[in-house]
Amino acid sequence: MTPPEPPEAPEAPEAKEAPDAKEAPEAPEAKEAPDAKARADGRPIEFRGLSKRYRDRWAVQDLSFTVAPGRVTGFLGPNGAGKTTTLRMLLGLTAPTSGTATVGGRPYRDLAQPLRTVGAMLDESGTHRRRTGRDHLRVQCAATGLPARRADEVLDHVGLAQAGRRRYGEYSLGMRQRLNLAQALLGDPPVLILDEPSNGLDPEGIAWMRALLRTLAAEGRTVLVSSHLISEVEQTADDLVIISQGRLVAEGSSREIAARVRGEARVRVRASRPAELAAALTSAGAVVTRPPAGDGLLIVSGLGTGAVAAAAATHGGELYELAEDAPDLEQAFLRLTQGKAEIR
Ligand SMILES: Nc1ncnc2c1ncn2[C@@H]1O[C@H](COP(=O)(O)OP(=O)(O)OP(=O)(O)O)[C@@H](O)[C@H]1O
Repeated sequence: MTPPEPPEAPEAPEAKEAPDAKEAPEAPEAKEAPDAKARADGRPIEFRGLSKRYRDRWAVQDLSFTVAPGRVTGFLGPNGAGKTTTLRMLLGLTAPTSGTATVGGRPYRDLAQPLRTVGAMLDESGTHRRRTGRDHLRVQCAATGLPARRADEVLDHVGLAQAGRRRYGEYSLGMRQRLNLAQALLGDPPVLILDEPSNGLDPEGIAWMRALLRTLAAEGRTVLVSSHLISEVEQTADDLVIISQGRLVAEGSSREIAARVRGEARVRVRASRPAELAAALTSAGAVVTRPPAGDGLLIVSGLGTGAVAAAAATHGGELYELAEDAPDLEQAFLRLTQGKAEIR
């Protein structure tokens, strides 16, 4: 569902080149504060048949999904799956080979106020090492027509109120991530796109980031956050979209997808009549493998322990072993993405 297009505030000038800030730049004072109403304006992000080919290989292939406002959506895939390429196409930084990526129905380049509509945190801030974090943000404010005080507000928001006065070159990776996030929040945008935002954060920072993402979504914003670890976004995200080798593998609610991934768990069962049990399990829809030196051991996928126990009680004779061969969530996620089966 596409919400009605909100009335656009008067266009703020967006300088192509940010002015250089040797001193703390004096941004033109508040042409207008970020629009508080923007909070309710989270707009859907839509990818339709999006593809990107680099020379001899497809980085992204025929990707279609929608990211809903008011929710955190986890965009997941192993390294090299095509997440960054997809986000770069959404932000107009890379041209698609075919297909579209839109925010509120418009390509990024057609947004009236892109920097106030979409806040992006990609791993390429282009920050000068000798410039303080605060000055970096003040330059962005000047370039975007935002009041200079907005830099201090977002620094405070991301826990860099003090560190903002230190040079960027002295920042830890976690501090850089926080500054990137501050930059994304600068225009109080209704849409946030964050590429691996937890990289470099310590456990406390990760917990803080998760809480912040939840708050941003609760305010009605559209929050798309990429990760290569399902455990990192499972708790935070309402929805998950999983890609592998540039293609969609799964999408749905976080709970449903995590259960599906966990459902990759297999059951180990050993009984005195393995052949009969294997036949019964297979006819019940399970996939059964029998390791050569397994002493009657069957590895069953597609059925839970309860169903396997019931089959064993009827067909297996004496039961010697029954256990869930529970993979860790990341292993199951990797198995799913390696399989590349489309399980929408
Ligand atoms: N500019 C480029 N030229 C050629 N190939 C590229 C380019 N950018 C990305 N690729 C290739 O496209 C594929 C997808 O890369 P991408 O960076 O989008 O994946 P990713 O899911 O973001 O991975 P990671 O988590 O490692 O950043 C990879 O095979 C990568 O090598």
